[in-house]
Amino acid sequence: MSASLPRPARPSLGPPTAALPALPVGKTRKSTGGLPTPAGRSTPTTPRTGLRAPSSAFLPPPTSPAPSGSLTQSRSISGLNTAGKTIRKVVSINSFPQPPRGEARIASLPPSPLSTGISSRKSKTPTTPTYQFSSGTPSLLNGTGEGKSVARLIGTRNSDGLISVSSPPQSRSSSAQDSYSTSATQYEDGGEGAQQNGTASGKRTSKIDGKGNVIVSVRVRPDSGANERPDGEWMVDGRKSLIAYNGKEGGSHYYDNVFATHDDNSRVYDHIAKRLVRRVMEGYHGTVFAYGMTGTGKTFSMQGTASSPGVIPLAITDIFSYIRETPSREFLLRVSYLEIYNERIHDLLSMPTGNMVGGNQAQEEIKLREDSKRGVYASPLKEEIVQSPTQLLRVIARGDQARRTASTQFNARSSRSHAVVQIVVESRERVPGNPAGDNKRQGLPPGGVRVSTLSLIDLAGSEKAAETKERRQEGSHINKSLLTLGTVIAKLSDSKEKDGKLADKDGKHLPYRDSKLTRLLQGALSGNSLVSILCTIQIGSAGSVATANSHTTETLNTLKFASRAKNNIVSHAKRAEEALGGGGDGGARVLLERYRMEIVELRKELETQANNKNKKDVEEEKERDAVEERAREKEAEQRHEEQMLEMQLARTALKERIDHLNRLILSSKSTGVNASGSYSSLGMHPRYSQGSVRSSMAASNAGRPMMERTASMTSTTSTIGRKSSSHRSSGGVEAPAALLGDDEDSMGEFGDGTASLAAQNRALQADLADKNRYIQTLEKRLLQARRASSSRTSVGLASGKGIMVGEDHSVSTLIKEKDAEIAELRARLDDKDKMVTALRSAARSRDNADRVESRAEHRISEHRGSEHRGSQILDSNPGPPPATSLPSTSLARQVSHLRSRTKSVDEMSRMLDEMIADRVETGQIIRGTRGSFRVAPERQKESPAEPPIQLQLLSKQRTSVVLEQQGPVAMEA
Ligand SMILES: Nc1ncnc2c1ncn2[C@@H]1O[C@H](COP(=O)(O)OP(=O)(O)OP(=O)(O)O)[C@@H](O)[C@H]1O
Repeated sequence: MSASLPRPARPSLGPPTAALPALPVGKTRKSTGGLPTPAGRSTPTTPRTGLRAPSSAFLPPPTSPAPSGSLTQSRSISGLNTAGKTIRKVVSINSFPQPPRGEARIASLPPSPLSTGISSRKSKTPTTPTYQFSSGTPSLLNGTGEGKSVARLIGTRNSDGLISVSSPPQSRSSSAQDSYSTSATQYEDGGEGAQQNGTASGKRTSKIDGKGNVIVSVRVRPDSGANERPDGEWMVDGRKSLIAYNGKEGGSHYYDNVFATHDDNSRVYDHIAKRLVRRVMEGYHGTVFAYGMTGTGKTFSMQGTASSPGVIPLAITDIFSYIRETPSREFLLRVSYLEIYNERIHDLLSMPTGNMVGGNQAQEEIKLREDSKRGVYASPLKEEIVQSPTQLLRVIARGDQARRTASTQFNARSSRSHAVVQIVVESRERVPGNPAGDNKRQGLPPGGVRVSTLSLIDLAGSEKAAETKERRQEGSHINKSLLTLGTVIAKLSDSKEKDGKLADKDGKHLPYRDSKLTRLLQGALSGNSLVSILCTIQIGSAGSVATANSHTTETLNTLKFASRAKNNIVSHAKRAEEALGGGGDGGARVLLERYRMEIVELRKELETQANNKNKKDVEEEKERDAVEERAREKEAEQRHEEQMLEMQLARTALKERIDHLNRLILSSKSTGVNASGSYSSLGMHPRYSQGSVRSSMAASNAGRPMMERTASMTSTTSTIGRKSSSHRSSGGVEAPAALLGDDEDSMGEFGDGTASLAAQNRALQADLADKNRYIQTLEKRLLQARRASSSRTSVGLASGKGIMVGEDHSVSTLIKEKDAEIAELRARLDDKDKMVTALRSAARSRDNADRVESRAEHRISEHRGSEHRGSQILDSNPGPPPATSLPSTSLARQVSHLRSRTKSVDEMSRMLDEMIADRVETGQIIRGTRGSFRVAPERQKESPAEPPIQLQLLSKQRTSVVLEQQGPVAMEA
């Protein structure tokens, strides 16, 4: 619907140049001296310095209520109806609390287009309109409807009978610093108007305090029906904030704001909520709610559309603008969103989105609780912390999705519940120099945290008719709660009237508990909060199936509700106390401080963790390095050991070779090498023949030096025996001297048989030691080979590429070979031991014999010439000694000694024979066909640990001994 009055274009900064059409002045108007001109009430003289720079003429004393006498300085509209009653509207200079910092606050005003819009609108107030009140019109809603004065704007009436006047711009812009409780609107109508509003003019002044904190506005929704024709009974004057009904039970209603059909959401927000939102940011509680019949634009006003955002999104924008513009404080915002549907509270932020009409959600029941500090609150209720307008809008949009709506006769998407958005604002002064609040105590300013709440409520619409049972049930709950709200508001006034004092508003006598809505609004209605009520109406019943009469009745009821609210609700809102988060329920709520402390704690923890991690990393790295180093060292050590072992092996092998060669040389010197190259280690003694020992070095398969030794005893004829026979062939009987000489030659440096035996002993022992060393070496090699084999096996297994069978096989073969070799060597060792033992005993026997023999020989040599040596030798053979001479007797004795020595050798031989025979008997050895012996196979199996006896060697030794024995015997013969 278009305004009939020419309105200045919004961007215009100056007053309109063209004068508005003159208004016809009514009789009553004349009788009262006329209405004050708009210039007198507002803008032409108002400086354009911004929102907080009102004309000083509008500033009442900060703490005292505006006296009636001073009202002429305020915006006032006085009229006198036909009954002589004066209707006087006094616009509060300070409809909402002002910021304490005066100009500083002005400077910090957000550069919101909303605020500048206010300024610009303020400056473009039209010039004086002419008002004319119809004579004889009853004051306001006196119910008579006839002869009542209805303000009309003559000459600006629309063709459809409605008068649409722009709301007076910046009607609440005037403010006084630090004055928070002046009246917004004051009526001086001691007659009907006063009665209808339940207000006595005489007591009006006593109610001025606190009323300025309550704003009641009415918004008229444009009709949608094309054929809707207003009947001309309604008049809406936005400039005067007046709605008048000229019909039955009609009257004039003044409010803080009246928005005509063409007023958009931005304008509505500016006038009903902008300042309130700022006060909330400063620490006051604030409540804005929309009340009205279904389909009249409550949701449209609160939420708006994408192109025309409503109160909620604009408030959110302003909240964040304020935060941006206030660097001296830090803020924390949390939001909750609930609905009261069929007298049950639902958390819209905890519900799945979608239209849940009639649905049963398994949600924990939310109850209303009361706390001395928090007042009445719903619990448990999800609160989301938001950090940006977008995030906050998203949260609310999510709640909207979950809100119950349904199609009704009046509204295709009617809200079937009361929806309450609550934004809790926590703020705290920043400490200069410590913006991060690193230290717990340092981060806390002395004042602590201030908590305030902004409640934005979109009530469900009242309705008379409902088609379905469900709608009827919803409707009955809605209507009941709205009725209770109306009753409470009405009784607010009653209560005050009855007790006569403002303080008596503790709720005891008021039916707050009759509905969840009133219980939730208890704090706001009882004066703890700044309140702004937007009542929406639709003039005309276009688009409605309700009859025009019933529609009008509903509209009038809404207007009555608005009037009651305006007159009865008194707010003494105070800035919320700053709470220290030390404890208590209030403290526990202060999330800002808790989060700050948590942040500090977490930061510390993070730092500690980071330090620990660094330390741990360093330690781990060190440990890793140490382990690697140890592994490297171990590896190097192993390598070194292996190298040393190899070197040792090589050295041992070389040494053995050298020793062996040395022995060979010595043996060659001492014993002489026989024709076949064999030598007798026992050849020093004429009666012993010795098996030759052949040592050789051979390289192993692996290319490592391996000692391969074979020992064989070859049956050789004693050199002595051969020499003896040669002697015999040459001279029949060899002289003992020749024999001795030969012996000496053959014995080399040993010189005598004793020395020879000792040398043999030493040689054997050296050989034994060599063999021991060799065995040890072999054992070491064996161990090493086994270790290498197992590691190679494990590596082969671990690599998963198959086991290196071939290599292992060769290793195992090698091990077996080595085992066999060791066993053989052990056996040889044993044999050597035995031989050494036998030789030792033989050596002892022979020593005795030699001593005697040498003495005998000496004597014989004295008695006989050198030419008879051979015969002496013959004589020295056993036989009957010559009885004629003394030396012959002595010689005979010596010969007997020689015989005994031979006997001892025989004994040794016999001992060996017995040993062999014994073993043959016990089955340990088997006699071969050629006189050789071998170990019984089963015996080997039974006692593998028992060293095998080199029977062949023993046998050959024995044969050799026997052969040597035969020599002297033959000579004897
Ligand atoms: N001032 C307005 N300008 C244009 N359209 C409006 C205005 N107010 C309301 N409407 C439209 O009227 C319809 C009903 O409005 P809305 O849903 O806001 O009513 P309501 O009072 O919230 O109803 P209910 O109580 O059933 O939820 C919507 O389509 C809305 O766009």
